[in-house]
Amino acid sequence: MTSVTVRVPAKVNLQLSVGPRRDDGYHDLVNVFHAVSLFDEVTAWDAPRQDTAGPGVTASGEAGSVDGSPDGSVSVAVEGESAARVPLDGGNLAVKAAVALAARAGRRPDVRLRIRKSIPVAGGMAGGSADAAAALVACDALWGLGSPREELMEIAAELGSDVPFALFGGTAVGTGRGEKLTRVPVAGRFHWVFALAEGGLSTAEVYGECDRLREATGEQVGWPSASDDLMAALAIGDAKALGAVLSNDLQPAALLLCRPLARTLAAGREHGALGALVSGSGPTCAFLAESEDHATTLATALEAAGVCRTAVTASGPVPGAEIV
Ligand SMILES: C[C@](O)(CO)[C@H](O)COP(=O)(O)OP(=O)(O)OC[C@H]1O[C@@H](n2ccc(N)nc2=O)[C@H](O)[C@@H]1O
Ligand SMILES: Nc1ncnc2c1ncn2[C@@H]1O[C@H](COP(=O)(O)OP(=O)(O)OP(=O)(O)O)[C@@H](O)[C@H]1O
Repeated sequence: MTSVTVRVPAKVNLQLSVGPRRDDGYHDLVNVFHAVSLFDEVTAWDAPRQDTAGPGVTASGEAGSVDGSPDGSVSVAVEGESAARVPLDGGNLAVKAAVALAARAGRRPDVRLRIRKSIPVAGGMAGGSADAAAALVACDALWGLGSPREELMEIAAELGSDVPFALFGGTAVGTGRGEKLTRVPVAGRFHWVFALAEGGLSTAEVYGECDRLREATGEQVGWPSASDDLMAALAIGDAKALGAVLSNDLQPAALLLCRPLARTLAAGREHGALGALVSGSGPTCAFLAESEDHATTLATALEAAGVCRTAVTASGPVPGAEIV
């Protein structure tokens, strides 16, 4: 095999309940992930060592090369949505994934990666995590490793809390840091609009702001649990009931760090969204629509209201990272 392409979805969090801060700096969560049809695509090519010195596999010219380990190297090129804001060095999560998989397999991480982005960068939709998951699947196939799923999930969890879900897909409850996943049964399909913002928000900063707010208000933080009403709405495919119970504990912090988002959420509600919330750590706002047609109308209305950079429609649940 000389190249493998993997398509990987974005996520929205239907319930993000944040428990107390742990000693390791992370928070225990009840994180109901939902994969939606907004996809990045990662292609991995065979790259013998002498071929990896020169990057530049895209027309956009946005490419970089990095020594993945003392005895191998990875090059990466990125194109599409906000590609200029994606690192082209060892900080790229897809590069980290290739290096981690090669180390686990005891081989050189010689590979050329190309990432086609549609998922907003630093948007709270786990775009970097998605690229890491896609790179794991692509390199595993390219190198003929046939790693068991559990092993890819383990490497994924080391790369980031959201990475395992990008492999898993569908709808799932994540506990621990969000990496321990249990599938949730869902009937039918839900239609969404995502309002993309101008800039991004740092996930660590949003968690930090959440801690600060809780401290300032003296809020008692309990142990989170999955909402029965949410599970019931998903099981019967009831969009109206789902819209009423969407929740995100990080939302107040994201709204403080990015004040215009309050107007974006209000505009979505005014135009009949069944539910409106900040996606994960933001700043993307997610709106649940009544139907595919309603999603299209809502996206147009949000753009016309000037409350976002752009609005895209998508539906879920969809599968996790898969070879195309
Ligand atoms: C907000 C979410 O996207 C919701 O799915 C995730 O919880 C964030 O997942 P992620 O971006 O993969 O996060 P990681 O790369 O693991 O961690 C980035 C930073 O977010 C904070 N973090 C993340 C996950 C978690 N359960 N508790 C945390 O406090 C920590 O400050 C951490 O240093
Ligand atoms: N392949 C990648 N795509 C996007 N960003 C990447 C990638 N690799 C590393 N990054 C870095 O990670 C940061 C966060 O990017 P990402 O798009 O994953 O944020 P996010 O969607 O808010 O994450 P999450 O929802 O998991 O908290 C970016 O600002 C960028 O510097």
